[in-house]
Parts: sequence; structure tokens; C-alpha cells
Amino acid sequence: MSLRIDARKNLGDFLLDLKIESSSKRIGIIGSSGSGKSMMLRMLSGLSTPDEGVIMVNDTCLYDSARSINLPARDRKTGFLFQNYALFPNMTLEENIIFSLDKKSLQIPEKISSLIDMLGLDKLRNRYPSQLSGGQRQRAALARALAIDPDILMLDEPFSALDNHLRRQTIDRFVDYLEDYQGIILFVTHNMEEAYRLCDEVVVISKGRVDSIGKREEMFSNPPTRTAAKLAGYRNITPTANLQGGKSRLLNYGIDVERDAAFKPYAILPGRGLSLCSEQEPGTFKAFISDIKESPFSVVVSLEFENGLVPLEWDIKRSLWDGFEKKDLMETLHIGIDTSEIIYLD
Ligand SMILES: Nc1ncnc2c1ncn2[C@@H]1O[C@H](COP(=O)(O)OP(=O)(O)OP(=O)(O)O)[C@@H](O)[C@H]1O
Repeated sequence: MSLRIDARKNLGDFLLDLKIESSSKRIGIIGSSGSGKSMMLRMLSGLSTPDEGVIMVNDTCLYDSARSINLPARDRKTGFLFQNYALFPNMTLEENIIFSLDKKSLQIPEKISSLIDMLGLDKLRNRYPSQLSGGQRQRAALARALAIDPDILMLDEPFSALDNHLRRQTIDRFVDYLEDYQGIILFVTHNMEEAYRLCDEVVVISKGRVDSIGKREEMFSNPPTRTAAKLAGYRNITPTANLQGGKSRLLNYGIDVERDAAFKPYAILPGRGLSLCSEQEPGTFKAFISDIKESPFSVVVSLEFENGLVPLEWDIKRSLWDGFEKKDLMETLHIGIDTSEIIYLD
């Protein structure tokens, strides 16, 4: 499996300039709104043409401006699953699925039947989209995208309209359905948990460019950039100052910490690195709570430090929070910091 995109497109006040090389089968594309994710999928599928560059999928060249190659969309083996599924309302489920196939191929019936069976749609073949539930429409759209046996399956936030529970269930089913799929999956999402669940590699796009790319574990546990860190859900990102004696000052919080690694100008202080200490011990910091946001499984506590500029957000598991004596939390707190949990970055 390999994907190579090195393409540029000028959209007036927005310049898309993407360079991606990956040999992963499951690639997550994350980035804030308007960063260029959908435009990248459109260029891959042939719905939009770059101004210049190269797009290769495995050994197939889809686009190469230098060689005047630009395969039409219908000749690119790309499957697209949109957020709204985009089924044709006047066609039955089966007609929707076979719509984009070469109707002369002898293999159609068997292939379609096994797809329909695999997705549990057998009894619904002759229904129209309006006669299907949301989940059934989603499976029909997936069947249609897979019917052409695509080299790349592109999922453009297909779960964003679902509530949390249904979303998890649907993703679990997708993971099962797609186990046997041999092509590349490109999965656009704002949701990092989903990217982690479905992808081996994650590409972060920011302002039309690739900000970073890496294996999913690395991107989450040790994000290489501030953009990747924010998208990975880290809350406490601060500029730092280099102090004598191998220490860093975390400027947002006015905290000085010992450092094992070389100096870097930014740091992330993950919530898991904080602990509540009973009294002022060396290496603890005085703070008070300025805000508490409770949700069913976790609590986010805003901690104001003596010399801090902004509060530090402490994400605490509900079970731990419930064990705290609340009246003690109204006093000045002594917060310990496990410096080995601090992530330094450029
Ligand atoms: N046809 C177009 N003409 C001009 N600019 C466009 C066109 N389509 C998209 N853009 C611009 O290109 C940029 C990238 O858009 P794109 O839809 O790829 O973003 P995105 O990352 O998918 O965002 P979202 O997460 O909100 O869907 C945006 O600034 C958008 O306004």
C-alpha cells in the first residue's frame, strides 16, 4: 500500500500545498475547520484538479502535471462515503449500490450479493432510501463505496451526525466490516478518539499544509507540534523559558520544573502528571481552584497558581474526584507535578 500526494492548488485566498507519503493502510486526516481536508479528498477522487503536482496510489498515477496525466474521476478507483451518504432517492438500495459499476461485468451479481450479505442488507435490496433507517442508509452508502473495489476508500466525517453511543457502535461495526478490505482508508475526522480507533497513521493538516504525520501512538502520546497536541486533546500547552541548572519555567503557570531533556520552547503539562499533596513538600506548588466543570466520567478543575497567567486545566477521573474531601479543596492546595509526564516541543 502506498499513497503519495505532492500537490498544490490556489483557491484565491487559500493555498493548498500538500506533501504526504504513507505506506499505511488506515490513515486518519485531522485538522481544524477549513484546513483543507475535504479539498484533499476531492483532488484524490478527481472531483477537483490541482494546479500542479503528483498524486500516486500504489503504482497508479492519478495525476501528474509534468506528464499531463489527469485520470477522470470515473477511472480512479476511489470510494467516497460522505457525511449525508448521498444516496439517490429514486433508486432502490441495490440500484444505488450497482450504480457506479460497469454493468457488463459478469462478476457483478456475486460481488454485490456478498457485499449486501456482509453488511446485513439482504432483505432491504428493493427498498428506497426513504424506507431505510439511518444506520441502514449508512451501510448502503458503504456498500456503494466498496462496490467498485476501490484502491482508496475515503470517509469524510461519516459519523459526525450520530450521537455518542451510536457513533461508538457504528465505528465498532465499521472496524469489523473493513477488516477484509485490502485498500487504503483515508478517514477525515475532527474526533481524535475515532482517528485512534480506526487508523494506524495520522496526518495533521493546518492552513492547507501538512503540519505533522506519524504513527497514531506517537501522535497522541508525544505530539510533535502544538497543532497536533491541541487536536490530540491536550489542554495545557505553555511557552517555556530556559533557566539555569537544567530547569524550565512553564510561563503560563509560573512554575519552574526540573528537566531531563534538552530545552524546548513549549511544553505540555498533561493532567495525569498532577497530584494533590497533603502539605507543601519540595517540588509542590500552591494553587487554588477557580472553576469546576463536571461531566459523568471526569471533572475538569481550573487551577490558579501563585505566579500563573492562565489557569491550568486538571482533568480528573470521576472516581478520583469523588474520593476527595470537598471542603479541603476550598483551601490553598499543594499540587505535585510528575515532571516525567511533561512533554516538551518546538
Ligand atoms: N471551490 C472553492 N473555491 C474557493 N475556495 C474554496 C473552495 N472550496 C473550498 N475552499 C476553501 O478551501 C479551504 C479548505 O476547505 P475544505 O473544505 O477542504 O476544509 P476542511 O478542512 O474540509 O473543513 P471542514 O472541517 O470545515 O469540513 C477553505 O478555506 C475553503 O473556504
